[in-house]
Amino acid sequence: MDGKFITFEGPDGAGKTSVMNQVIAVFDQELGDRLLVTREPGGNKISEEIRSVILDRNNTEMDYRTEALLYAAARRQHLVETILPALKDHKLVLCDRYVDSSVAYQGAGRQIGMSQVARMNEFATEKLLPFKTIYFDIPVEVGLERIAKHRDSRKIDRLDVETTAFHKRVHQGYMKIRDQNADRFISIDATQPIDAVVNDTITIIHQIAGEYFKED
Ligand SMILES: Nc1ncnc2c1ncn2[C@@H]1O[C@H](COP(=O)(O)OP(=O)(O)OP(=O)(O)O)[C@@H](O)[C@H]1O
Ligand SMILES: Cc1cn([C@H]2C[C@H](O)[C@@H](COP(=O)(O)O)O2)c(=O)[nH]c1=O
Repeated sequence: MDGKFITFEGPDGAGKTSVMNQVIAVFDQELGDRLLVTREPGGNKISEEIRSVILDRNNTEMDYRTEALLYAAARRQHLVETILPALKDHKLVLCDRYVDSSVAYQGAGRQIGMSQVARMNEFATEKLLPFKTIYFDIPVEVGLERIAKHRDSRKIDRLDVETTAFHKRVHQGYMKIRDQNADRFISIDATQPIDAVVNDTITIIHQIAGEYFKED
């Protein structure tokens, strides 16, 4: 695989999407079509349709394993249709969430079991992991406060309205994944003002994907 695959992970409200939007604005000029910015669940028509089903707040009856399978199905389609072709095309791929989210949210948050969810996702991803994962480190309460504060301008989904206990289990799950993947994870202090988080993110991407920013 010739491109470089980098993921953004963290609890709800950590600021990943806001930071990514600002990072795109900077990198778009430098990289043009050598950059793909995408997200999970989503990133193409089928996966975005699956996203709507998963995140629809009216789908209160959804079983936890169904939820885990839907995330994995969206991921499979996203990988095959969107991520792999971009990597084949030597692109830098920045993806908002990937398999670590399933292991943290469904494995730990929903208490299905982290290893079970990881194994199920190996089927979906054929064990493809990111080159590096930028982890937006923030206490659960701060992330949830941000979401509550911006309730009017931000769509609240089925996962956002979960209990604090659920979000704390997700956070503990992430801490485990980070410890077990210390060579892949790079943490950013996401409690800083947004400009500082954006700067840290840009610095890290320059360090880990420096070849994309060299003059030809
Ligand atoms: N560094 C920051 N300081 C204060 N507020 C922030 C910061 N970063 C983002 N926010 C605000 O917090 C809210 C959540 O941010 P954002 O949607 O980017 O987080 P996220 O990590 O993508 O969350 P989710 O995964 O739940 O979608 C937004 O309303 C955003 O304006
Ligand atoms: C990929 C993935 C995501 N989730 C959760 C995490 C968030 O609460 C939502 C996605 O919304 P975002 O605003 O785009 O972050 O879904 C999950 O539970 N499992 C997953 O695999």
